[in-house]
Amino acid sequence: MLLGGNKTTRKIDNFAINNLKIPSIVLMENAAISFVKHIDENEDNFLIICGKGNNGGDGYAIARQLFSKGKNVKIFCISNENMSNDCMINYEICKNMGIEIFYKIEELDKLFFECNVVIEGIFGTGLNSEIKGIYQEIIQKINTASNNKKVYSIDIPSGINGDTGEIMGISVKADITISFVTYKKGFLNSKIKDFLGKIIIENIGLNETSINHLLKEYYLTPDMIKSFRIKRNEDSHKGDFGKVLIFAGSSGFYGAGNIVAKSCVRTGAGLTTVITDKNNFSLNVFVPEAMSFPINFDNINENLEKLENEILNSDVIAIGPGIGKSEQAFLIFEKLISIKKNNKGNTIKLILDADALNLLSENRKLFEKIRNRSILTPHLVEFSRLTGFSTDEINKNRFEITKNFAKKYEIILLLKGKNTIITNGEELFANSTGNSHMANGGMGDCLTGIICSLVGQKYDLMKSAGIGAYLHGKIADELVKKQYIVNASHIIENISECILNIFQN
Ligand SMILES: NC(=O)C1=CN([C@@H]2O[C@H](COP(=O)(O)OP(=O)(O)OC[C@H]3O[C@@H](n4cnc5c(N)ncnc54)[C@H](O)[C@@H]3O)[C@@H](O)[C@H]2O)[C@@H](O)CC1
Ligand SMILES: Nc1ncnc2c1ncn2[C@@H]1O[C@H](COP(=O)(O)OP(=O)(O)O)[C@@H](O)[C@H]1O
Ligand SMILES: [K+]
Repeated sequence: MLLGGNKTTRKIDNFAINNLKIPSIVLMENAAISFVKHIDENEDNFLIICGKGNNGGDGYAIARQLFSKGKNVKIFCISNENMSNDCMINYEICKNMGIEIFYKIEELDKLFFECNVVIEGIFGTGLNSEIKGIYQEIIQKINTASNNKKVYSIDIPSGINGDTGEIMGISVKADITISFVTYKKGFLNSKIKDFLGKIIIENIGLNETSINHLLKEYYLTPDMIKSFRIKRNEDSHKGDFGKVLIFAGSSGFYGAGNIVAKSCVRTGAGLTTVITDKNNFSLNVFVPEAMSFPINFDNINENLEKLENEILNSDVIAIGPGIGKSEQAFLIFEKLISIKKNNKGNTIKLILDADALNLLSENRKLFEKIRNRSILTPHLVEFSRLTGFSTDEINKNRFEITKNFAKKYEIILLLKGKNTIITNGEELFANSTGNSHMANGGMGDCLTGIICSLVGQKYDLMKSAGIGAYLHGKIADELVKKQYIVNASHIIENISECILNIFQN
């Protein structure tokens, strides 16, 4: 699903009107028809509150649509001065059709009392400053009345900034928000969850393929993930699903390596090998399907030549969880990223997480070696170390900072957290799955394992990161329906079933 904001709405509008030659009034009509589809047939007694822009225009068009179905409809017009053209056209038709229109704020309380459903079209993507005066008063009244009425917002609850989700002084608290064409970036702001209610994204008569060249940002949906699927060939063998080399875990943190390896195996990689201390036997018990490449941490040099062969045999290498920042860890990390092509002549892909990112932050010349073949999966603090921006700065400007970083270093950046962001600097995915019940140690290791496995199975880097983040969060979302806490082990045991559900449903 396309992800957009205030500017992109105007861009799409302009393209539809100027290039596709769809008159703007037709777009408004389509929006109104799509909106009305979501209103329960049994509802009657509507109060529609309209501003003077196109959001208000949508409101008048919706009023007409409901009126023509024989519903009891009243309109509150906030202002009929300086209306947008299409708003004026629909306002005039409503008047001509004999729909009752009220103008005085003193009448509002009575109007609320008489209606069952409030539909508000005060501001949409055109809101451009703090709400004051009569607008503030009306929104306050809607929120007071909303205790026993169903409130629908057109496009965006009036008062929410479509780009940032900021509340511009005050906002309508909607039960249902029916938004057009794009999932608004502002909806990702978790602080306004209670203002949005249920979110529905509707079409206004534009086929996604005719407008998707205009924007390259997406909110991940099950349909998108399904469309990424690469079908498994009946004749395929384990060599077709990737040789994955993992460097994760060290004394005290072997669990991290085990989690990465098990997630990788369960996601379907052909062959998984873990570089681990020669004295670590836990891998074989925890993940019998994985192989180990034993390292003598007391004398790294003794292993480096053999390691080179292992690297040359790999399709993808995941590095980082639980490796620490010791000199030995650094030497192995440096070796693993030093060879670009494997012995089949293919580029060896890299997934860098946790300590690999910390090592990278402190040794920036290594960025040169990872260009055009890597996914970096930092959480907020790791990303702050990588960029030098504070966590607050990143939170305020996630889209721009992640895109700029990915573009500058020519990598895929996956910034973990609520609505994980994945970008290559041009295209961007915002994840729609995941929850706070999965915020516990080992979760990121599990994500790394899933993603490197998908890369091994020949999914491209953006899609691997997108499917991985979606799947990881989706499993947690399903599990919280029947348990309170979700750990990495729970995710691991449900990976395969969830992939089946997503790809085949
Ligand atoms: N492509 C699309 O997505 C379509 C969008 N449509 C609708 O068009 C809306 C955008 O319409 P507009 O651009 O006319 O904008 P809005 O209707 O959101 O609001 C703009 C009006 O409000 C005023 N205003 C802005 N901030 C204010 C404030 N703080 N206090 C008082 N007045 C303020 C402006 O001066 C202007 O008159 C969308 O939200 C959507 O509802 C539909 O008509 C169909 C097509
Ligand atoms: N509140 C949340 N909502 C959605 N996803 C979350 C939330 N908290 C954590 N996660 C997900 O859990 C994972 C945690 O990763 P990370 O912080 O690296 O954990 P660890 O280092 O302990 O393995 C990430 O994929 C993150 O997106
Ligand atoms: K609105």
